[in-house]
Amino acid sequence: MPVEEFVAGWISGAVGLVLGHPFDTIKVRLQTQNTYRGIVDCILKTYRHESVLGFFKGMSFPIASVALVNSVLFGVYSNTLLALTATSHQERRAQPPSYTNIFIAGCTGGVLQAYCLAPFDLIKVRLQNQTEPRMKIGSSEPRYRGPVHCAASILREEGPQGLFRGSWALVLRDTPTLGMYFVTYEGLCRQYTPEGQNPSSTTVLVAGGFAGIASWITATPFDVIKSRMQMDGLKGRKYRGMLHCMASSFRQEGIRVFFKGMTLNSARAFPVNAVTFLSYEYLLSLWR
Ligand SMILES: C[N+](C)(C)CCCC[C@H](N)C(=O)O
Repeated sequence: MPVEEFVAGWISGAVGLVLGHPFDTIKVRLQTQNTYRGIVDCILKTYRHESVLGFFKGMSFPIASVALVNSVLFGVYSNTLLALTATSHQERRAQPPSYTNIFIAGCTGGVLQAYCLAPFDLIKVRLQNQTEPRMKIGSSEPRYRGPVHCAASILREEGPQGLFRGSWALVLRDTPTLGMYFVTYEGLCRQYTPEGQNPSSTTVLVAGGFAGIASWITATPFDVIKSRMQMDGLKGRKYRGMLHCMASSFRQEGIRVFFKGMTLNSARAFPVNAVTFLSYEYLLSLWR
């Protein structure tokens, strides 16, 4: 089984992650806390109250986990395509796989990565939602001291299944949308590349950026539900399950609730996925 795709997926994921984390923190706060008037208000409050560090809360853990998650996504995607079409990464420009096969391979990568991502993502969301400023004498102590303390507290207070809270919503968020992610990427690359040639760096950047936007726009409704389910359980349980969470969010806040964080998801998606695909393709071309 070719392993290069796993390694390339890991490194490219890490580069993208750091770049996108501040957007991600603001998004998570807007989705789950009702105290902000909008994006700018949330940025200003976070900065005033917690300084630049506030935007990078909960990042160390995703950095560690992106190794696993992005390499599962790209590795499984590429190896599923290999199984479906009997073409390796190197041969795919000359013999392009069909969009159906690309979609199936993307969905397969999506399901598996969602399961690996679930506990890491939960811890990230819980830490991002702690608004206490760090290292200020006299300010109240945040509930979780860091990722390890957060994981241990959840295990103790909510049991092992607590770490997988929201994972159904996460699987629903990621499966079809990651199929679409690779279809958009390949489609745009093919459109702008003469037959048989490799896409230029600019094409890869633009195709990766738009693949990210397309997949995040469609993923946002389940992203909101996922984040809310993950925060549930912190102070007792408000939702009986995913459907209850959807229904009660809708009843209280209207249809708009499902689009919370969409602007930020899209703004973050372009640079993150542009560099993810560029470094992925670059690394694979090095090892060819
Ligand atoms: C499927 N969905 C859009 C939810 C996620 C796409 C993940 C791609 C990349 N790791 C990123 O964080 O943007």
